[in-house]
Amino acid sequence: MAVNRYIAVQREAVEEIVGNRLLQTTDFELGDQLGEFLSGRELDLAKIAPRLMAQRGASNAGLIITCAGAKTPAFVVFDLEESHLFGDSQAKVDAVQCFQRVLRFSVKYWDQRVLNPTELIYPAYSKAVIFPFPISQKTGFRISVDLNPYAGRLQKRGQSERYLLVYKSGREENQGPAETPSFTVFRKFIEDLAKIELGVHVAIPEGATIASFQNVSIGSPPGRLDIHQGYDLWMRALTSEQRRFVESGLATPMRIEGPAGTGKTLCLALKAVHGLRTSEGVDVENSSLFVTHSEASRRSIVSVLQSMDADNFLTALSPRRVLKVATLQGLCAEILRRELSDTELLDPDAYDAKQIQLLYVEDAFHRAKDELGTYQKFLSSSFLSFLSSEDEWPIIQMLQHEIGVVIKGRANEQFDAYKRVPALKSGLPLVNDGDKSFVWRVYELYREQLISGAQFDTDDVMLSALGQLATPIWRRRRSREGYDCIYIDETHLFNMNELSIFHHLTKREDRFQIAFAVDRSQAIGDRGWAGDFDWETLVPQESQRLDHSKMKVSSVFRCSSDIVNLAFSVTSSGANLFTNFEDPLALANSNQSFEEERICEPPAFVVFENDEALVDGSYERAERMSREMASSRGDVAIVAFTEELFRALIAKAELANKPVEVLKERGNVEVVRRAKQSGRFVLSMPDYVGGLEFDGVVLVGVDQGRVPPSGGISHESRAFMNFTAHNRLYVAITRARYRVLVTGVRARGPSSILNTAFSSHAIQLRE
Ligand SMILES: Nc1ncnc2c1ncn2[C@@H]1O[C@H](COP(=O)(O)OP(=O)(O)OP(=O)(O)O)[C@@H](O)[C@H]1O
Repeated sequence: MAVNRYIAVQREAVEEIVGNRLLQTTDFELGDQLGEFLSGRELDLAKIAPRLMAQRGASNAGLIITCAGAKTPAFVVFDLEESHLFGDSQAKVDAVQCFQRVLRFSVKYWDQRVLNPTELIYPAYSKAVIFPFPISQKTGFRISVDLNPYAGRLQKRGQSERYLLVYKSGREENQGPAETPSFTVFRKFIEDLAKIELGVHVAIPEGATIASFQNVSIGSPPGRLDIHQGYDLWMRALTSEQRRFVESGLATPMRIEGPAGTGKTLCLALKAVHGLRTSEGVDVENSSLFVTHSEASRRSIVSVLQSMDADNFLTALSPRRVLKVATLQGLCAEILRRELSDTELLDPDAYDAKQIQLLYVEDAFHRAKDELGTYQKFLSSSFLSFLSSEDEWPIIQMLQHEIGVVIKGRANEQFDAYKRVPALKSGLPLVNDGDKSFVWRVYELYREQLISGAQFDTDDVMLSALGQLATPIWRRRRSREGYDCIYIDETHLFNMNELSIFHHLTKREDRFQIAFAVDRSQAIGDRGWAGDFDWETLVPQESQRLDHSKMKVSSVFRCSSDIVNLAFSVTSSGANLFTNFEDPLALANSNQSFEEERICEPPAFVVFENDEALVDGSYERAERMSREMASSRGDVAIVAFTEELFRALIAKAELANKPVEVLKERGNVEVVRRAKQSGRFVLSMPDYVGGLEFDGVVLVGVDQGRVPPSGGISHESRAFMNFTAHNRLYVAITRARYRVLVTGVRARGPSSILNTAFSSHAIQLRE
């Protein structure tokens, strides 16, 4: 095996490589082979990218990669000896990343396009520095490029400014751009190039069609694909990690875990279809269940599955292989053999229901306070002082969280169990049983309101269904009516009551054929998970838990690398503050294509003089954003961070006839579809945009005193508000593909949650 001292890539070949989605990372098989090729393995390059050809230079010092039919004499030359790139010490995944980042930079430089903040040019020295890795990985690793190497000599031959020379890489700045690189290896390349004929045509090898697969993508630029694609197309587009998850058999529980936008929902849907198709192939029965958190996401998953050609399973064309998509509530209502109308149910995913719940909690709290005399002597002094000195609003929100997450979610609405559950770290400051008794009283009064209003919240339904599932009747029906495979999307949004239903629903009692997707940081507020989410509730049998397989996905398809960086700075600052806050983005990277990169802009924070200007300005910026990206208004979401701003934005829309669709229910794709069709912005709040994606988002009112709200005065309520604010900001930021614009009021200044983002330049102030 000859050792390469250089690798040179012709300009058209550069374009071919940056444009091919399957060569962007080693997550794809072809990208993996590219990594092997770079590290010196003898591979037929044409099998990786059919129009390319690698020729060994006459001096035997390196490889010259050219493109069929292309005569342009411009090259990027990697001096492998000086730069130490692609050597034994560099992992394949990093090698491909460095290679692609340098090539992307080169195209932009040649075309004089706008550069990223991670690409710096020093015109005085004719040098450039590229930081190939996301700041989330904090490596400080840089690659130095000479933009006009060996200039004196080449100028005489009329060849200057044709070549870019990659001469150095590392963490140290050393002499910076002033350094003069060695041209020893580069000269070899110049000699070799003189002996090569450019513009030769090559025959495209058989079976190479997959490399040009990007052309199949419909509507969207290569890189990310809209989730609505056929099954066969998706199976060719998956990364190796994703494919492994989709194709492996579901004998024991399987979890897919990763940050927002990594394709978890996609993989889960494909896995369901894959399982059914496999059963069809061998003619065995397969009744599968796909569970979503809300009715809105149920409808969206059905449409995704329809595009994956799963209609015959969805409509039970063959009763032997059926795919049912349901919400857990719908399923429980079926188990209870009872229809529940919308008015009876307090949907946790809907704005109006949340408001009603808050009102009920507020009223319950007032009434409980009237009885405080009875409780007072049992309360801890710290809780008593918290109740008497803290503002009412934070207390009510914390009570609502405590009732939902702890009393209902973890303690099955039983006081004894509630006493045993440890207090949330970022929750009400409960010290002793007396404190809990008071909260319990609030909960009882809250329940009374529900009963008198003839309303259920979802936990009532779950608990009754659980009662039914534990009976001998269900145990007998189970083998007939249960499911062979269960797929659960957004598992982090289910509470303990809900999670404990699933294991009753499998056909077999001894095998949990359950696949589920998790991103813990998208669950709003502290859920009291110690280390992991309620994994033991989902799969109570220890042997099954031990057997389960876990797949981590880290290539973010949805968001640009700048947006991944910004989201990272938010989760990492949360992880520093709260021990139980997960930082899912630590190793994530963006897999956005070169074409998409052109639409992106680094995230910015824009300030306005007052709230009125903020509302007007946010609309104006959203308008500008959609125009600049050439996206429909429906691809831009305006997300208000407080109720007041939400109402003010709605009022403005009504008054000034602004084109908006208001989204008040989590993940409702129909609203988004309507917005796209009628050219209106989607106006919403962070709690309702989860599960959706947009080209750009404008986050309104992310400033001091609002995110987190300054209402609380005590340490405890500040921690609670802060935790929730981190989750919300993370969810809202990761909805955007290309652009994130954050707005606030000048006198308040940006939210402190963005401090890390500002100091690491993940976001910039813009006028
Ligand atoms: N291998 C891939 N190639 C191209 N696009 C992909 C790939 N995997 C996922 N995508 C696209 O990335 C986007 C995000 O996918 P998806 O919604 O499944 O992510 P998610 O992890 O469930 O996100 P969230 O946690 O925010 O709900 C979708 O538009 C999807 O079509």
